[in-house]
Amino acid sequence: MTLTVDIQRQLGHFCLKAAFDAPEGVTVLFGRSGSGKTSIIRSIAGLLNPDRGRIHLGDRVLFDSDARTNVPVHKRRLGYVFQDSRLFPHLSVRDNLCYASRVSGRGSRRPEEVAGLLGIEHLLARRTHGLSGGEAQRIAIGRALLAEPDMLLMDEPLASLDGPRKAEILPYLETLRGETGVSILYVTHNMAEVARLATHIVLIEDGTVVQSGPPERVLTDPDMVRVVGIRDAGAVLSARVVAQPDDGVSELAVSGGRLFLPAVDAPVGSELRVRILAQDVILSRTRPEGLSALNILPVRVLAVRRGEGPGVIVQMQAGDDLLLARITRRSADAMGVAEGATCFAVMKSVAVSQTDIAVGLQTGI
Ligand SMILES: Nc1ncnc2c1ncn2[C@@H]1O[C@H](COP(=O)(O)OP(=O)(O)OP(=O)(O)O)[C@@H](O)[C@H]1O
Repeated sequence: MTLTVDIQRQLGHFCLKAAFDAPEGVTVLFGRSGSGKTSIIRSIAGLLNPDRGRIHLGDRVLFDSDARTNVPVHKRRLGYVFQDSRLFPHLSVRDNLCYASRVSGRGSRRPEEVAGLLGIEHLLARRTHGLSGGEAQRIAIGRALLAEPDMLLMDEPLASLDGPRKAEILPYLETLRGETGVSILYVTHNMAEVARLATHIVLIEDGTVVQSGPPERVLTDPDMVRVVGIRDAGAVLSARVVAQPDDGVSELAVSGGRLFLPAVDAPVGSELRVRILAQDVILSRTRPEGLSALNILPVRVLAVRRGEGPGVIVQMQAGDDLLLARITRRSADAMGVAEGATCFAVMKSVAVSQTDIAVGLQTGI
């Protein structure tokens, strides 16, 4: 079910003027702090009224200023997961889970089924006191899911969790995407989450949409590096595990060749998505030899973007995939790295951490 948004709202000096589609899958709204993500998601939820515009979910109109339609929050059939879990301390985990479906009168799923999906079956009889942040957040997600919403709105659901708790919960979100089929609109300014979860990205800057589309394309657009941030700029590649030898270095097939990454926790044949940061890629005009780096992909330069500083962003084609490299302007000039040049992209295996690898995605390889 596609969500279509075209809204305007003045908030003090801030002007929100956003239009985008969120197709089936996980659409991530990404933008810097203060870019307007929460205001957009609150408008969709019905918690903030746009001055004008339209919001449609499938063939249902949720808001239309011309037609004076404004469906109340509880009738929008949306699930909402906030930064904090907002569980009821006087209820058991099971009663917390069932709360939203009981109030909405919707939902035919059993709590055990959803609890199984989120790895919280063993907590059902417990009170919420003493739960870890990650457990509490999984319960909040389960509660929203049990009401069988047409779409889940998740506003930085991992922002209040520390690194290990984030790492614990991300695989469950991946399962959710794959197994429930529920569409998700996910707000974050964490690029690792975007790279792992997004099937569609909407980039927001100063209250407007500056780019949207599949992550493979949007994240490798050199003009979007300013929105994504130079440290987070990078590519997302579809890959398949082809060998798991004893030395702990997994071999992955990507469209442009082979990648060798440390101990990828997935069996041979698994479809993965791998994030490769622009700052971890170096370029060579000739195939390097006698180098410790294991990953060398032949590439063709598509674009070179110069910024204010000493660095340039190089966009490259590697097989069917796009890659980004961040190198100095001095190197680019000395090497003759320009549009059309053929090069080799070199990446250290250990530059890709486990949090940069998403499991269970359908890819075309
Ligand atoms: N009620 C309001 N009155 C005035 N300004 C507001 C109001 N609500 C939001 N704003 C302003 O609108 C801008 C966008 O805020 P919003 O919370 O939507 O951004 P965000 O991208 O979600 O930020 P963050 O990632 O920090 O949560 C901010 O500059 C904020 O100060």
